[in-house]
Amino acid sequence: MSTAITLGQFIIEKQADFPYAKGELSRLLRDIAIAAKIINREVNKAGLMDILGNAGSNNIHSEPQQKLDVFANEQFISALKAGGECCIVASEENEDIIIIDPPDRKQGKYIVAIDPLDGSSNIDVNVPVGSIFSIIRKSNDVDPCALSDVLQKGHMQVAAGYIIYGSSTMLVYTTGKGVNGFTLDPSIGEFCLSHPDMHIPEDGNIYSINEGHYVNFPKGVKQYIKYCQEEQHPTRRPYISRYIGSMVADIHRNLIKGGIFIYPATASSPEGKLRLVYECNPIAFIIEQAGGRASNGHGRILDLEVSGLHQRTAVFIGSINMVSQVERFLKEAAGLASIDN
Ligand SMILES: O=P(O)(O)OC[C@H]1O[C@](O)(COP(=O)(O)O)[C@@H](O)[C@@H]1O
Ligand SMILES: [Mg+2]
Ligand SMILES: [Mg+2]
Repeated sequence: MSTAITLGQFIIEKQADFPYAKGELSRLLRDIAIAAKIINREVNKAGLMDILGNAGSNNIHSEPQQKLDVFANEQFISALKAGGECCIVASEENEDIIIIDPPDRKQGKYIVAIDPLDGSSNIDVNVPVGSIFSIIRKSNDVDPCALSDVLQKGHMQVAAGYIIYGSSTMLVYTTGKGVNGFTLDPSIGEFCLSHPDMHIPEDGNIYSINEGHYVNFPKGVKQYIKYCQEEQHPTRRPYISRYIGSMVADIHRNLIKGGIFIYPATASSPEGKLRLVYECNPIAFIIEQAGGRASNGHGRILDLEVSGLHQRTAVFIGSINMVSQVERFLKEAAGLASIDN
């Protein structure tokens, strides 16, 4: 029986860090954890349930929706509706925002953007998948909720996190005061503090990129991969290529061991593949809070203008020295600088 601090206890304890807090954000994080536990229950026995495979529908990205994508989306939306602290849900699985305006009580003041199930291509093959969430505050208390409330820059986030459904299930989150990880203890059904004050090493030797797209990569990215494969570096040798294909799982590994996760713009996806509002901004907030760097190759992800709910961006996220180095390769390739390794 675990005696660790539970997520609920930790959230209440940390509320003291926010003098004006009235508990709304704490309750919102609780609602997200409830949805995560229900999704975890289904993921854990997915093979036994009729929850594997295609849902027979496509999402806004013309990607086939997996049954678990739909199930996870429904769990988050209903938990956020029931909790009442959220006024808008923006989801990867819904083309438009969902406005929550309960008839019987005051509308919530937070916006939650979610990737309900991350790593969908790995669901049926029992490889770790995740969920990602980003929380921002409504831009003002006067105007009715609108899409513009969602399209705020990443540095406006008040909290962000992910859940990884792997050999154990963990919830990792930040409220802008460091990053903490909680492991779900099935015997008590609680997330318990297992990874306090997480920090990503400044340097690492793991690079995560889908090299299957190599021919379509920008020149600077190709040069960086070549560097990792060939160039002799006193401290980082050898580099290890690791790619799970679930962003949450690749990021989680690198957060603990050090490393860089790259999903660049390619000839086939000139904007990149991963979505800014509910994948890259929340992950960038976590990694920066853990001492890492999150870039689109030319600048900070969290400072990017947000013009669309499903906007995509190139991402270079991880150990600060590794991300700075690949940025130099990109600058060099664009003839803007010389590599002074
Ligand atoms: O198969 P690819 O092109 O490498 O893409 C894998 C990437 O796509 C994703 O699966 C996209 O996320 P979703 O599964 O939420 O759509 C990421 O988790 C992952 O990093
Ligand atoms: Mg995703
Ligand atoms: Mg998804």
